[in-house]
Amino acid sequence: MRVVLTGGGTGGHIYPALAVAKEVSRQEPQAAFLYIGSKHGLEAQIVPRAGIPFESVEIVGLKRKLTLDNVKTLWKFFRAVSASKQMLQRFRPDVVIGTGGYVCGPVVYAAARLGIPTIIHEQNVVPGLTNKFLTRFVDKVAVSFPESLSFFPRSKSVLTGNPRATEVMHGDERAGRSFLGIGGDKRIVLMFGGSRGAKAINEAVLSIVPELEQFEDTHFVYVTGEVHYEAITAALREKGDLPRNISLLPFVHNMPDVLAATHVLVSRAGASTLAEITALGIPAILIPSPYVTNNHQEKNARGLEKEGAAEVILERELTGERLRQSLTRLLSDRKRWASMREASLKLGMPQAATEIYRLMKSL
Ligand SMILES: CC(=O)N[C@H]1[C@@H](OP(=O)(O)OP(=O)(O)OC[C@H]2O[C@@H](n3ccc(=O)[nH]c3=O)[C@H](O)[C@@H]2O)O[C@H](CO)[C@@H](O)[C@@H]1O
Repeated sequence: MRVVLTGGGTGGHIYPALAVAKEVSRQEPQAAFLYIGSKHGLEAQIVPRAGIPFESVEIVGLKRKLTLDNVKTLWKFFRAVSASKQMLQRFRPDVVIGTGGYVCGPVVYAAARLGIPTIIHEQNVVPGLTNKFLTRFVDKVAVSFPESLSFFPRSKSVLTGNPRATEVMHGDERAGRSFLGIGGDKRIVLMFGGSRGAKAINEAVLSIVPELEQFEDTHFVYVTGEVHYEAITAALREKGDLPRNISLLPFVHNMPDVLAATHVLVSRAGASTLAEITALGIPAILIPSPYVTNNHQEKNARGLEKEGAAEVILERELTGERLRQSLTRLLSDRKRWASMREASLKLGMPQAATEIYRLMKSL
């Protein structure tokens, strides 16, 4: 199978596309891939690292209101469509799959115009702008939640789940611990603010760093996000030595292994992250980003909370103290942890990537 993948901006759109590529390679070792993204998105770094050929198109996001800027955007859109057509005609894919983010727009649209089978994958309960626009042109829409089915035509939509759920099932706990340099007897709490890091979470964690030393049997992996790393390192330096049970990292590139070793997660509520932790049954403290379309992260997070798989702290209520209390409750009550784990596993869809592979084959 020859596959063009597209999707980008943030990790939540890129990693699902790469997870599809991994599954297709598992099923068909001879499969060939091309990823078309934007030079300015995280995909420009993440995709070449994954060993997949990467080409870029120039694109900017559509605004919700019509302005003069949008006329320029439209012009850029059609220029990107024509660049995409050339790439597609050169690569000759059997199928094109888009996983959201602005860059999908011209690539998937161009593929549909050329008569190439197309799929889009929606990670969130509420569809993003680009996927909404693309719906009428594509052959199939793969969704992650049953509630999303109502947003798309019934003849096109299929409930598959998020392919990252499948990918993390292949993570290796021992590899994760050895990468982090943490012995087998310590519980691991992983803390990160989505793929780009989150200032509010960083500030809350920063304010309780000295107190985290009290959790003697626990190691905290504090991932700041690339852009925040220097500032956090400097702020921590002022506080003195970092407690020995904390590791500080700008980004984790082998998340499946690290998640396999994780006991509790503290993070934003991006849809891919939630698909990963429910596949593995990791109890979580979620702080949804309030800066996303239709407040969709809170909707994602409340879904887990309702089933007892996570605790939600809204950003406006977040303080270091509140986070410390939640951590203490979760780390000291094994029964509560176990019941959250069970609830989380019930929500997981670890077959997602295989379902998407089947859908690709059917086209
Ligand atoms: C601010 C914003 O627009 N957020 C959106 C974005 O979030 P974001 O990109 O943060 O998305 P997710 O939480 O869904 O996914 C993050 C992905 O990055 C990975 N990861 C994260 C940190 C790290 O150090 N290493 C690493 O590999 C995670 O394991 C996960 O696979 O896309 C999601 C999926 O459409 C949406 O639900 C989010 O609302």
